[in-house]
Amino acid sequence: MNRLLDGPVDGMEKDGAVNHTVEVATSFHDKNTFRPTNSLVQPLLTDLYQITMAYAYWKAGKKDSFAVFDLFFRKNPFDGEYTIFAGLEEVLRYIYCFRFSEDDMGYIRSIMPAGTEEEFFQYLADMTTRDISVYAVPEGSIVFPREPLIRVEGPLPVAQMLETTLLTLVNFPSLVATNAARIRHAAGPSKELFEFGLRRAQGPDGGLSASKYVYIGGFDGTSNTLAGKLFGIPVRGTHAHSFVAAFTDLTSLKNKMMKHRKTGVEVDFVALSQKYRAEMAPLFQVIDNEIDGSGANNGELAAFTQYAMAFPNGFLALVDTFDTLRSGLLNFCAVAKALADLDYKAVGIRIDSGDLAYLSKQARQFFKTVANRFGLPWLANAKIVASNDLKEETIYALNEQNHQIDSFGVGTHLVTCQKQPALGCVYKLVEVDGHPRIKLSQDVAKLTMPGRKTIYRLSGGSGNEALIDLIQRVSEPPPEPGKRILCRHPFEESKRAYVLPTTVEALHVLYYQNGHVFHDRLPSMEDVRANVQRNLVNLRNDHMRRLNPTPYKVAVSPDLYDYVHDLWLANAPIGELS
Ligand SMILES: Nc1ncnc2c1ncn2[C@@H]1O[C@H](COP(=O)(O)OP(=O)(O)OP(=O)(O)O)[C@@H](O)[C@H]1O
Ligand SMILES: O=P(O)(O)OC[C@H]1O[C@H](OP(=O)(O)OP(=O)(O)O)[C@H](O)[C@@H]1O
Ligand SMILES: O=C(O)c1cccnc1
Ligand SMILES: [Mg+2]
Repeated sequence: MNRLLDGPVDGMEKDGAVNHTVEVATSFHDKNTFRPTNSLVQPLLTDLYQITMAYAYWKAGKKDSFAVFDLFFRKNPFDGEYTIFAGLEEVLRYIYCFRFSEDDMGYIRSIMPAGTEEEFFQYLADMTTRDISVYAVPEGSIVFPREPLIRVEGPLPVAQMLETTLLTLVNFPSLVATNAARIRHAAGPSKELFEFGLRRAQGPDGGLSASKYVYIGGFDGTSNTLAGKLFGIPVRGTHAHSFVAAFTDLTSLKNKMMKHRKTGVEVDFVALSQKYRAEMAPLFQVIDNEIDGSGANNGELAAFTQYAMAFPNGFLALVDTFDTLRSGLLNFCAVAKALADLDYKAVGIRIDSGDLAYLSKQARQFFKTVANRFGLPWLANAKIVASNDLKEETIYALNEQNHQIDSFGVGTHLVTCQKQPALGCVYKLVEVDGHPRIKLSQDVAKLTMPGRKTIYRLSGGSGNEALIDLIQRVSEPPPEPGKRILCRHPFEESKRAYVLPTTVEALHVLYYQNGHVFHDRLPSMEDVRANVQRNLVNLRNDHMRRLNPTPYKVAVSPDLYDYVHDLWLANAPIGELS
């Protein structure tokens, strides 16, 4: 069943989609179905070195060492100053189901060197995540560089083994959700945003993941029907240029008759549309001296009549196949008027080439003129959808030109994240058997922060303006609202500030322990989506602006500062000059 941009389709109420959402939401908490959406997400979807390290850890007697790993990124994407954290639920599904199959073990045996000890294979075959704990910030949180988004604790070889898969499950979802949130910010809250990217995505998983996570990031729907089925995301669509090109003239149409919605009286819908086109043609001259309507294409009119007859409640026409101003708009309005005679309201148009701001303004003016002359007041507000290589910057440019677009269809740039195709999340060891671990780097930004840490978001005002995020050691008492607290820059000694928070939000939540997923702590996808927009409202505008946004402050407690710097000094070799 096709879905048009206005939602309800003939014979199928919008409720269809709503019911579907409920179905997905209930199975969400069902443990038997709590497995990765993509069956490729399995223990072997990893880098070889995770398996070779597991052997070496095992041989080194470290299989029961207790390790802590942090998953974090170092720089916000898209020249921005915020990131949406996404992918957590799939991470938990993966961890929950983690187990090498017999078949996997056969393959691992075949790639490990001859002489690998037999007991290791038994150890790997028995490996589970039962002793792993997962703390994370909630999916849909706004997050910043160096914050531990996920903290994994447990036996060293097992926690290590999760690295690659966790990164692949977080990096693209967070990147594409952020991309979507940025486009939402550019378009504003009242515009409809649809994802049209499947055909250009990096393969099937790239496409499906993009559909899911751009919805979380603030899009309203997708053209990807599998995403609709699996996740309950509203599916929407118009039609392609090929549909218009498939019709050559009006005379060869097999079906021209259509019934009035209420009376059932049948009319020649094609002839009616032709009649109105002739009557409307001169109106165009009122708007543009050069255009008299004589350039309207008959194949296009034929296509529009046939689409309107198939979807009389959802007629939305792609008007740029031949010429938006000389043909498409006129043909659309003629069919819209013929539909109105039969008691149906046309939905609108899609423009997919040319100057989208100019054409949308011309279209709106023409709609208003026709609406006035033909007594169709709703036509003045017919929906104008724009597509064609749209990206964040284009939408800002269109805003400056006072466009008249209601809905944007965004594909390539959104799903491929063309401006920045990867988010650099990393997964680093920060503690083993109670000893803090640090990775040194010439580049201060690449230092890891050792030890078990947690994050607090300190807000001011009435608690609705995020001031600063504070990373502390888990062992420290949490900051308290109304109590002044010293926050330090993690690496620059002179940068410090006292903060008096009105609210303190602990960002880390325990999601998995002893083989148990805390399902009641996992929000539905709709809730995650709503949280993203709510969280963004609490972020100051200067952190979100397009050009040179102000970095949001991520600080460390004095205790963590000393801990990091002592360890740093203790581990940095002292050079000798001679
Ligand atoms: N008013 C506008 N301001 C800024 N950018 C725009 C405006 N209108 C369209 N664009 C963008 O400009 C680009 C135009 O693409 P392109 O040069 O391929 O032309 P086209 O209209 O697609 O032509 P064609 O008819 O060959 O498909 C697209 O990326 C589109 O999103
Ligand atoms: O431009 P995007 O943001 O990727 O949005 C999706 C594009 O996909 C369709 O084009 P189609 O595949 O028919 O080819 P086209 O690019 O030649 O229009 C549609 O008409 C959009 O232009
Ligand atoms: O439904 C549409 O208009 C659509 C779907 C995919 C790609 N481009 C457009
Ligand atoms: Mg196109």
